[in-house]
Amino acid sequence: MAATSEKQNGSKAPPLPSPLRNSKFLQSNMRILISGGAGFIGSHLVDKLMENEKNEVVVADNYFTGSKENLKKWIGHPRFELIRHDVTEPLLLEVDRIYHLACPASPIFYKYNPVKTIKTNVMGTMNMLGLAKRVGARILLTSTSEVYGDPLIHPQPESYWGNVNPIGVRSCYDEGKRVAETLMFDYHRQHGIEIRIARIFNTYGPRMNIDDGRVVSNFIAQALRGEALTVQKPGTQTRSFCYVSDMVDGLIRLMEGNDTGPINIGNPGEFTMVELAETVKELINPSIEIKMVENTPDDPRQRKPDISKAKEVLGWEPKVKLREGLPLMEEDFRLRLNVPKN
Ligand SMILES: NC(=O)c1ccc[n+]([C@@H]2O[C@H](COP(=O)([O-])OP(=O)(O)OC[C@H]3O[C@@H](n4cnc5c(N)ncnc54)[C@H](O)[C@@H]3O)[C@@H](O)[C@H]2O)c1
Ligand SMILES: O=c1ccn([C@@H]2O[C@H](COP(=O)(O)OP(=O)(O)O[C@H]3OC[C@@H](O)[C@H](O)[C@H]3O)[C@@H](O)[C@H]2O)c(=O)[nH]1
Repeated sequence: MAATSEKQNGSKAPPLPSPLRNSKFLQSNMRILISGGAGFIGSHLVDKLMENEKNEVVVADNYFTGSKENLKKWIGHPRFELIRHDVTEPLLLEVDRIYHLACPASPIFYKYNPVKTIKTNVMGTMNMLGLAKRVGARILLTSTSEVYGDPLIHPQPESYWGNVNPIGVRSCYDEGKRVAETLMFDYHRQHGIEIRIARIFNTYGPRMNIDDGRVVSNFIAQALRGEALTVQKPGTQTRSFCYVSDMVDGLIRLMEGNDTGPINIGNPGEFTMVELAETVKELINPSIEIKMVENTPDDPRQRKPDISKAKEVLGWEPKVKLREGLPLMEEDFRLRLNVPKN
């Protein structure tokens, strides 16, 4: 699946924005919708976009895994609006850009209600694409490394079609995101919509839900609470961890660039879960134990992004190393768990 731009694959030019767009009565700010903007990555994206005084930001979120707490500094700001909305229902707003992030990211949460997860990925993405078509907005989808499933090619390039179980307990998310990507490209080819697709790899940082079950948040919360770090078997499985500020930078570059993607956005620094646990133990609490616990079905055994396309097309690569990012997340969790540094 080569990356394409609007001109290369012969698709129709995207529809022109409403003629009222540049009317002298309307301010020429960029109007940006972020679905799922009350979540971990979304709230950091809001922070970054709001730094630009030419941006107006609207967040639509159903607060399934996100929280108004993540956006409290922007509520009431004249260039910011927050609406409670479930993307499985249509939404009509005059916007110029849509960052479509609405989907639970933690495996525990996306497996909690699998039918809702796939509805969010399929119907939610259709509703966001329908909005983009109606108002001539450019739309970015936060897809995932999970579209590669349990990859047989390592590291994973965007041209790899993946190794995904269509009927497993993770399929609501893995296949849901694959269908979302399909819908993005079909709206692009059929209706000329301007699309951007980011394949996000494991991302961590402040504002992750403390008990959302993901490995970095679990290990840091366990270390601060003096609990054993729960390494899920075999412990030799690998992940690559990208700090949230690098992720946000990559998403904005992709949205404002000229390539549809898909483009991997992630940090190629690859670690086993045992190595991650040992690093958290060393950095946060050397006295804690590390214990092996059972894993869940279909857990990918390895994951590492090939980011050569992000470097070449976006001029992007991650800056924050794991050992630099973990202390920043520790500081956030200490505050929220009220565990002062001794
Ligand atoms: N964090 C990661 O490691 C990671 C990795 C790959 C992909 N992603 C993708 O990035 C996006 C953001 O992930 P995150 O880590 O911030 O997760 P998150 O769970 O913190 O944020 C998701 C947000 O979407 C909202 N949401 C969920 N379902 C919704 C619905 N039906 N209607 C409206 N809002 C809804 C949630 O309330 C939450 O605010 C997701 O699309 C996720 O699949 C994240
Ligand atoms: O307490 C834990 C939690 C998890 N793990 C292991 O850590 C690895 C990562 O698990 P996580 O739940 O953090 O995240 P996953 O890699 O499964 O999915 C993650 O990356 C892909 C994204 O699309 C998902 O949104 C994101 O959550 C798995 O191998 C898991 O078995 C532990 O060893 N201990």
